Amino acid sequence: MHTKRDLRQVQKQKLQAYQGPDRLTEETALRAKLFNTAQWAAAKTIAVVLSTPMELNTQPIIAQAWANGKQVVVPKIVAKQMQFVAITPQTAFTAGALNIQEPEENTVYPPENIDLVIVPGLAYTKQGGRLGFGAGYYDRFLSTYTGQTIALALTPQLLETLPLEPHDQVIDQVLTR
Ligand SMILES: Nc1nc2c(c(=O)[nH]1)N(C=O)[C@@H](CNc1ccc(C(=O)N[C@@H](CCC(=O)O)C(=O)O)cc1)CN2
Ligand SMILES: Nc1ncnc2c1ncn2[C@@H]1O[C@H](COP(=O)(O)OP(=O)(O)OP(=O)(O)O)[C@@H](O)[C@H]1O
Repeated sequence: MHTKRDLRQVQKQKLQAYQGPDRLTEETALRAKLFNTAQWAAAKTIAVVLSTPMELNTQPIIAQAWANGKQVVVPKIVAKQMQFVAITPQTAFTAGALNIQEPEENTVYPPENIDLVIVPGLAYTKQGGRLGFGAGYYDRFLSTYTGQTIALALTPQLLETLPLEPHDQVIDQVLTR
């Protein structure tokens, strides 16, 4: 009955334990795959999280986006809703829930102007199944989002199957090693 909750715990532990040179090599390879996708090349605005230590490091993705002249937007939780806010190298941040950095700025970036969402998660299947952190923020956001979605799956995040519910949103492309 608690399948999803139990799986989240297992996945968190696996991700936290996955450390060292293999992980760093894999992260670099996954980011390189992202930069080689047609969706990345075409995107003028990308949405990406400010990663926590257990997650794939997204700072190099943000740096590459800026170097390519792309707009970067990141999530901010306001009144239990996730919105995206544009960031620049000058943006000021403060820690929000789970110690995730959030821009102080509140101006909502229009979702219809986001070309590509890089979707965070604890586990994925190659078919685009996804298990998130359990708050439903991305499933709710993606239920009305019409642009492209991509996830970067580290080896411990890739599963053969996942318990999926009707509200779970399928990711267009899951990049794997
Ligand atoms: N780096 C990063 N940023 C992200 C996400 C993410 O997965 N990774 N998110 C992806 O969604 C959103 C934030 N997700 C959140 C998910 C849970 C809680 C939270 O407060 N959880 C509580 C209890 C939740 C509950 O079970 O009711 C906790 O863990 O203590 C906060 C933010 C937006 N930013
Ligand atoms: N489109 C939606 N509309 C209403 N509620 C939703 C929707 N999507 C998800 N939820 C609710 O959010 C909660 C968390 O969903 P779920 O267990 O799928 O989280 P998750 O896979 O970790 O998702 P996320 O990463 O998006 O937070 C559930 O209670 C679910 O009912």
